[in-house]
Amino acid sequence: MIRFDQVTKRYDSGYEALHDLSFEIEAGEMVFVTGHSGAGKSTLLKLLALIERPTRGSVALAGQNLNQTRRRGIPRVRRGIGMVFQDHRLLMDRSVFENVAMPLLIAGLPREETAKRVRAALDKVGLLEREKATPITLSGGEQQRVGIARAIVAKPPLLIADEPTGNLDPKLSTEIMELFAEFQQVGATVLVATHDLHLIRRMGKRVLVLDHGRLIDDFRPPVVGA
Ligand SMILES: Nc1ncnc2c1ncn2[C@@H]1O[C@H](COP(=O)(O)OP(=O)(O)OP(=O)(O)O)[C@@H](O)[C@H]1O
Repeated sequence: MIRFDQVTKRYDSGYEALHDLSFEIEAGEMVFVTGHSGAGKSTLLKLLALIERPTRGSVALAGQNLNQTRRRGIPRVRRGIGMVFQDHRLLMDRSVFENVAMPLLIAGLPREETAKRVRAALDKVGLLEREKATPITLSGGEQQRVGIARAIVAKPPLLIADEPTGNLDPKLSTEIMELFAEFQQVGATVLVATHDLHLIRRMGKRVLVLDHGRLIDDFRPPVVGA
């Protein structure tokens, strides 16, 4: 599903955020990416979403070498990816419902089906009651959950999330991770960048550890308390 082959990313500033990174993720896996602040986690996710391009090496997604994707091909690649970012990038002048509906509107889904799916996604993140609210009136954690609902609503084959539980308390963080795991159980590939080692330990999924842009570990912890 995902293949990084000797990927190096050097920003225009000259800073090398990723160095000679190689790994593979099978379709249907759920994987955490962790490491210190500045280790390169966000950069890794941005390469998959074609927000950034590698300086050397190649990134492949679903058998397609993304290095060969031209500008006009980018929306098609992104339609296959649900993205949750740290700054959830919600439209502040639209309702929660409209924000979550956006990917389905773009896909041209009929209105009734859209409403059904949006409510199912909001229900999953515990925000069904807030569908008419504007994001500005919600707490940081609630806004985060609207972003998550929007990422999963179109059921993309790949979900990538950058610190999706950053603003959430431990209970809610666990619930969100369980939601991601459910998403994996129905066949999606899930890649989550996080600092939260407790959460990683609890989930018992594969972990990639970055240190100054290098992959220093790739392991699966035993599940605790299972
Ligand atoms: N657009 C950019 N231009 C120059 N340097 C950048 C850019 N984006 C990121 N960097 C640098 O690349 C390094 C890796 O950043 P990245 O955001 O990938 O790390 P991260 O592991 O996600 O960190 P955090 O956990 O703090 O979000 C950092 O030192 C950062 O300052």
